[in-house]
This record gives sequence, structure tokens and C-alpha cells, in this order.
Amino acid sequence: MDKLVIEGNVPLRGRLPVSGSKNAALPILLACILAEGSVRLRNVPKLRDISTTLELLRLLGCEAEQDGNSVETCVGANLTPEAPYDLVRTMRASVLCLGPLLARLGKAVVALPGGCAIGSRPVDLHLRGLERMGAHFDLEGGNILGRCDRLRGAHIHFDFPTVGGTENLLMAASLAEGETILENAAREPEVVNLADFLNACGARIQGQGTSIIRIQGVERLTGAEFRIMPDRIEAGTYLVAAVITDGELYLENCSMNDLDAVVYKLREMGVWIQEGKSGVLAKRGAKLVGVDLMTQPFPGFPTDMQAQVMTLMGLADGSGVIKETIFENRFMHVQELVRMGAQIKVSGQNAMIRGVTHYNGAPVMASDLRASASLVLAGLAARGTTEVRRIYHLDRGYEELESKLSQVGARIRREAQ
Ligand SMILES: CC(=O)N[C@H]1[C@@H](OP(=O)(O)OP(=O)(O)OC[C@H]2O[C@@H](n3ccc(=O)[nH]c3=O)[C@H](O)[C@@H]2O)O[C@H](CO)[C@@H](O)[C@@H]1O
Ligand SMILES: C=C(OP(=O)(O)O)C(=O)O
Repeated sequence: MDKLVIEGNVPLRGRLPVSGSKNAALPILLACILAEGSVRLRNVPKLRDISTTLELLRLLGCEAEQDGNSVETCVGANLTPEAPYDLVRTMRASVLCLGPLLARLGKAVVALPGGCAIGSRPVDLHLRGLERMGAHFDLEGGNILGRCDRLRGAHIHFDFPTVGGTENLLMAASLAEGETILENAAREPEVVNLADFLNACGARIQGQGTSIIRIQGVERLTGAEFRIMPDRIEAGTYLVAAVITDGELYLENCSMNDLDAVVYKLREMGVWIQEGKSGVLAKRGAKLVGVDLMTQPFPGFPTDMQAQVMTLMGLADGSGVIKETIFENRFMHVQELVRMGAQIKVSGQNAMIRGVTHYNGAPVMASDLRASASLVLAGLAARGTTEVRRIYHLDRGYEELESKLSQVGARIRREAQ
């Protein structure tokens, strides 16, 4: 197992390219199950979650190869309906093959994903929506066993705008008979990217990006070429890296549109952010101050940026409260930040942060993807050496993290633990 060793307190300066979005690429790769013909995707990040998804696609009977940041897929004649636990447990997004398999084969056997460090994460809303379209489910040996004749269009109202649920239903409805209306649908840019991909393959989807999405089912989808959107969470993480190290970074290939809520809060904290022609420039303003924020579904403040912004707020003047409303257990980074000198107290959904003047390097343990990112950020700002352990989490979601950060001046290296 590897660890990251960071010598902190060095300002990061220069240009940093933003990779393709993990959370857009994962559902789009699984949507390839729906297409008859080959699909070519560009700007796919090289990440562990992507290689896991390609492995899953191959197990299901699709050809799927990555060459650099391009992926080509083609569904073979022997599409099979089984997504085994060994793969699903390493990546919850695997459950997004449920909708496509039911739509293509009328059958799916997908291991029920367990809970994870950030919460219990049930998939009841996915299943309820698919049931409305005519699917039947049983639970056998820890697997969701789904069956259906051709799925039928339906009117579905989500109790909560679930990202994965909206994506599973979008994919299933694309090949269903008749019209599906998704109400209270997730509005995340990654959902829009998936809908745009499906439309490029011949689907008839309207309203993506709003809370009512209408899908007219079609008989078949074809192959297509498509570019994955930039990773707004990676971009947000590096915005924080620029500010927390008192440096200046120009993030290439990203726009502020998808990061509105994060940019708004960072500006309220005193961060200087400017949009350029093909990217975003960020640096610390005159003074950094604590603010209050609450995570919410898009267009609210994203839970996937909560840990990183908390790390920054830990070094601001004054205090602030962060309320986490999306996942019940997403404060696992707090105790590790406290080991580095942060003053943060958690009470239920709220974390109370009192700014300190600096962090001190320490050995810390990563517990999930964004918690790991927050510890790297703390290490970049800290006095002395920080060792971030269990970094396999980071490899799920940040493409070439050490080499990107090194290129802008960070002293960071990977070592065997
Ligand atoms: C691969 C991917 O894109 N992951 C993102 C996706 O996760 P994911 O798709 O799992 O997130 P959801 O929006 O579905 O989940 C949000 C909340 O709804 C609950 N819920 C969800 C489905 C369901 O059937 N029942 C239910 O109760 C979840 O437990 C959670 O508390 O959106 C999250 C919220 O923006 C992000 O943090 C994740 O990075
Ligand atoms: C929680 C995340 O991913 P996943 O849903 O794949 O666990 C994330 O990207 O922060």
C-alpha cells in the first residue's frame, strides 16, 4: 500500500490542466451497454474507478479499451446480465449498469452495493423508479435480481433528487416503450452530460439540467463519438490548493459555470477568482475569513467539495459552520485535520470550525476520496512533513495527482507504506 509524503508550506504557482470528470465518465461508460455499434469517448480520466468500470463492461460481454484518455467500447453478441459483488463492492457506481441491462436484456443480476465510509447509500429510489416502468426485483444472496419485459414509460417522482437514481432511470427510459417523465430529477452537470451522450446515440431526452426530464423511448441506440466534460470537483480541489498555499493557479480546460456555488462561497471567504478564456485563475485575496455553508443537491454547494473547503476554512480568520445534508457520515476527515492542529468540533450534521494560524505536518489516514483530498490540501499548507496513508482512495478520483501538483511546485512524492 502506498502513502503520499508532502513537505508543506510551499506556494503553488503555474498552470494546471483539469481532467475529464470521473462522475460523468462512469455513467456514460455504463450507458455504452445500450448502444448498438461502437462508441468512442474522449477526455476520459485514467483512474482506478474507470479501469474497474472497463473491467465490469468486459465481464458483461462488451469490448472496452482505454488508450490514453480515449476509450472505445462495443457491445458483443454475448451480453450477460451479471455484475458480481467483487467488482460492485469496490465501486458503488457499478449499480448504474442495472438500468441499461434491464433495458437491453430484460434481466439484471447486480450485487447490492454495501454502505461505505460516507454513509449507508441505499438504492431504493433507483429500484422504485424501475418498478414503475415494469421491472420486478428480488434480493437473493446479496444480489438484486431484476426482470422485465420491455420497460414501459412512466411518470416518476423522486422523493429526493438522487444523482445515480436519475442516471439509472434516464438510461432505462431511453429504450423503453413510450414517454417517461422524471420529476424532482437531479440537475447535476454530470446528469446533463449523460443525457447529452444518450442523445448523441439517438435518444430523445429533453429537460436535462432542470428538475423535470422527459424521455421519449426509442427502439435502438447507435454508437457515437463524445467528449466527457471537465471534472468540476477536481477543479474545485485545485482552486483550494492555490489559495491554501498562498499561491496562484490557472486551471486549464474548465469553466466556472458548473462551480457557481463553490466560487460564490470561496469569494465570500475572500478568495480572488477570475474566469479566463479557457480556464480559471485563483489566488488568495487580502484576508481569508470563515463563512457558513450547507451542502445541497445542484445547484447548491456540492458535498464532494465539503471536506476541501473545510480544510481551507480551518486556516481562515474567525469561525464558520459547515452543515452536511447529503451523506450522514461525511466528516471522517475532521479527526485527522485536528491531528494537524485544526480546531473543529462536530455535532450531528454540523461542523464548527475555528480558524488557526497554521497546520503542522503529521501522519494521517485517508478514509474516502474527498477526505483524502482534504488531507493532501492540509499537507500542502502545513509546516513540516505530512504522510497521507491509504491513498488508494485518491487513485479512484484524481488523475496523476502527484505529478500535476509537482509541476506547480509542490513537494509531494509517493512511497511504499
Ligand atoms: C459516481 C457519482 O456520481 N457519485 C456522486 C453521486 O453519488 P450518488 O449517485 O450515490 O448520490 P445520490 O444523489 O444518489 O445520493 C444522495 C443521497 O440520497 C440517498 N439515496 C440515494 C439513492 C437512493 O435510492 N436512496 C437514497 O436514500 C443517499 O443515501 C444519499 O444520502 O452523487 C453524490 C451527491 O452529489 C456525490 O457525492 C457522488 O460523488
Ligand atoms: C463520493 C464520491 O464518489 P462515489 O459516489 O463513486 O463513491 C465522490 O466522487 O466524491
